Amino acid sequence: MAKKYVVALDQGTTSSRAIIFDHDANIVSVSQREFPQIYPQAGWVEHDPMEIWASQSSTLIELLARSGIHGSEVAAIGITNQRETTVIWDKLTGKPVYNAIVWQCRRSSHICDELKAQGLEDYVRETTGLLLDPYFSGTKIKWILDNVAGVRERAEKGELLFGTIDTWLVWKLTEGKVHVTDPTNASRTLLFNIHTQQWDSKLLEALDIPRSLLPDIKPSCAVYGKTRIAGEGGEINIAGIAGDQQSALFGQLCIDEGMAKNTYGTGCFLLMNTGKQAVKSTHGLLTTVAIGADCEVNYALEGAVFMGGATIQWLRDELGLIRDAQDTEYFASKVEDTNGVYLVPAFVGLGAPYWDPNARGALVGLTRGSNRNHIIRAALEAIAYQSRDLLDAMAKDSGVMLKQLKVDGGAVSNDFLMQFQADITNVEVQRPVITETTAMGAAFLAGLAVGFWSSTSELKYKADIERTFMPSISTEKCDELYSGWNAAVAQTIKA
Ligand SMILES: Nc1ncnc2c1ncn2[C@@H]1O[C@H](COP(=O)(O)OP(=O)(O)O)[C@@H](O)[C@H]1O
Ligand SMILES: O=P(O)(O)OC[C@H](O)CO
Repeated sequence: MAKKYVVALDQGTTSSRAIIFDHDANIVSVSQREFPQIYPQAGWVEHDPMEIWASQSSTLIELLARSGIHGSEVAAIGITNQRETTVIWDKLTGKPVYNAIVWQCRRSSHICDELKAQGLEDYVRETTGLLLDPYFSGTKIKWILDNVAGVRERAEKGELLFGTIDTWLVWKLTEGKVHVTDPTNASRTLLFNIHTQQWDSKLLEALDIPRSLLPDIKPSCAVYGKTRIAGEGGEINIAGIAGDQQSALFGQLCIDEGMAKNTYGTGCFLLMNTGKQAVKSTHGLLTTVAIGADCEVNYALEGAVFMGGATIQWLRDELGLIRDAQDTEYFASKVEDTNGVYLVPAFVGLGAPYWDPNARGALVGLTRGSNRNHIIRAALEAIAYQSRDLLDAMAKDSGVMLKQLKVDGGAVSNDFLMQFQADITNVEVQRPVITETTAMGAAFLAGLAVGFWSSTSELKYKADIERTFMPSISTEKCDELYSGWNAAVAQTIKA
């Protein structure tokens, strides 16, 4: 049958989604399933890899069944995933030896301290582009090897395999035939030399991780294998893998140097394509692998804000100030400003550019006249201020003063937030027509790998802008507001 569609599997932190795109890159159908979060102790986060597989495979089957599309009409399946989350499984039985340790989990911070004590910080920075933080996979792997009975012995005998979620899904989809990852995911493991594009022997040794655990590294745009899962007797190509933030960068067609996107989900992830140059940050950003115009390896600077949309969830769930995230726009617009109130949502410490795990949240500038609307407005503004912090760090590291910022993620439907972002950063904020850019990136990679699309230039028109938010406040006003934010942040760091 004629190949009319491409499917993207978007395996996120809280849900698994499958989306069908047609040749015009229109969304034909979406299927989504949430799965349980496991919190065994304070600061620990796990997922059951089998729940991930069950939720992801069922969305794929449901998607095709519901839309009446036969597997033989699908040119390829692309995969995009929550990054860093770590799975180890038995290569014969396919059974995980432990739950997946999620990117948010802080349990391996003592291993990071040990590596720092060994003087490895600079080496890690230079080689991997990352920091010694439990966020990344390497210390999570070591934790499993050291703490789950019998696992190190089995790993040393070559019986086990490691993967980030892309690798785990491809392994399951190919019924245990293919053990692979791509450079964007590899660049989040702490084990990957981003300059040579190889696993790094010195870091494997420092973390005592057997090389036999590691997947092969193939380009982000390639055919990795085939799956029979939804083919009804036939097989579908698995082609195209990217970590979700790099996939969104590619989906927004930020494929040239100096182009940037910010994703406003639970956290905020700002990435700027720096072309062939791996720019080393001196302002707390990460250097990571991205995907360029010909799908070749590019680099990006990345900054992460831990509490983005999650700040709004906190207003709703802990303070009960709103019933729904979208109500924030209405309440924030009822007041002219926050009346000097700032909310610094350092609830789990501060990420880039501060990297202060001990900072804690603060609500400052309260007066008798402060009301609910001011606090709600301050929460939305905090998302934009944190993103401005990242943009400033990026300008200092890259020398590029952005004029335009492409945005995506759940919170970009908030017009107040988008306008304030434009005001406080003095950049044009461009919201695309299709905000499913993460899935679109994986679909593009898969379609390009099998010739469904010929080149990224064929896709350019798909990055249509729905609305541009223009900066509208004076420089003086902007500076005054931002210096208030800096003063508020300084208080949380001191505390
Ligand atoms: N209209 C809105 N205004 C502000 N925040 C919003 C709005 N809609 C959703 N959000 C926030 O966006 C987040 C959901 O976005 P999403 O991209 O689905 O996140 P993730 O992929 O990280 O789960 C939630 O944290 C929610 O609070
Ligand atoms: O699943 P998301 O969208 O919260 O993204 C998680 C990031 O990839 C973590 O690095």
